[in-house]
Amino acid sequence: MSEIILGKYHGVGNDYLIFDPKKNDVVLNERLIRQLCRRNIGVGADGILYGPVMEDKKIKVRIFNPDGSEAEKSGNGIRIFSRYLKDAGYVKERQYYLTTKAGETLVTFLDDAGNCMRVDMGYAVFEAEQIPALGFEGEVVGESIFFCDNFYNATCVSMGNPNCVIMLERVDREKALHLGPYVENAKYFPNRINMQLCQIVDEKNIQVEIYERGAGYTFASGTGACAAAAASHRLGLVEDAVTVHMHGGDLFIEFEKDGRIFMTGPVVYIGKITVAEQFFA
Ligand SMILES: N[C@@H](CCC[C@H](N)C(=O)O)C(=O)O
Repeated sequence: MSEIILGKYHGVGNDYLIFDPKKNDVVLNERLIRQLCRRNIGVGADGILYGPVMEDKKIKVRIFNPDGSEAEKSGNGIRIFSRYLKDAGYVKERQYYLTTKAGETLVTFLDDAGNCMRVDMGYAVFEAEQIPALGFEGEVVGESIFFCDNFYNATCVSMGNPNCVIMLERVDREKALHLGPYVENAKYFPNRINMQLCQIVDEKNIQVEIYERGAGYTFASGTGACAAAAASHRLGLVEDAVTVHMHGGDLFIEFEKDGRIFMTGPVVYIGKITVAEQFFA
């Protein structure tokens, strides 16, 4: 195996490695993903963005979790990969479409450097079948669901990927670490699920703690921020523009009249990493 060249970026503390197949002749498999994402004994990341992959003249990215599973969508991943495409000279336009497993997404760069982007995240879907969530009919909104030790007020949201938003009076990292593994792997969710603990601060602000499918506790999530804002909006608790505060920073979420969701947030370039050949020995 030869050395690997990676890019590393973060979006409000959600960090990703970029694996560009055009710059590497190594095959990215599940074992390698796990090795690279490991903190302390690997490079460390909340996931790997593999691309660009060109399909039918569309620019595609594949999103991998640190456990090697593949996700349909990632909000921070979309912004981060867009910044990479700009940095590497693949995209020069102010607006372009990026395809993930969940479909096409319109990305707008808000500055020349690609430090901040506004992303059309599509619509939140609450239908049990679309999450998928077993044992429920119709929409899963404000349901009392049993996890681990108690019943919780939960709303299930597909943002392209599955999310379960739990409304609490107060949220903190410890609660997310405690409840996360139970929710992620609960019997209701055959594809597992991402969890957001959500506290309403006021009609314009929510505080959210994240526990991601295949990744565990993360400092932030773009789809998670949209899901938490969408659940709060659907429950009538927030207005059409919401700042989602997370451990790693804030994302700004807007709802259009028809429910279409836009996410605005930053991306930071950390650097280029060369992984030594010996690392894989
Ligand atoms: N960090 C993400 C979500 C990444 C995928 C997620 N773990 C899943 O399996 O669906 C984001 O910013 O949206």
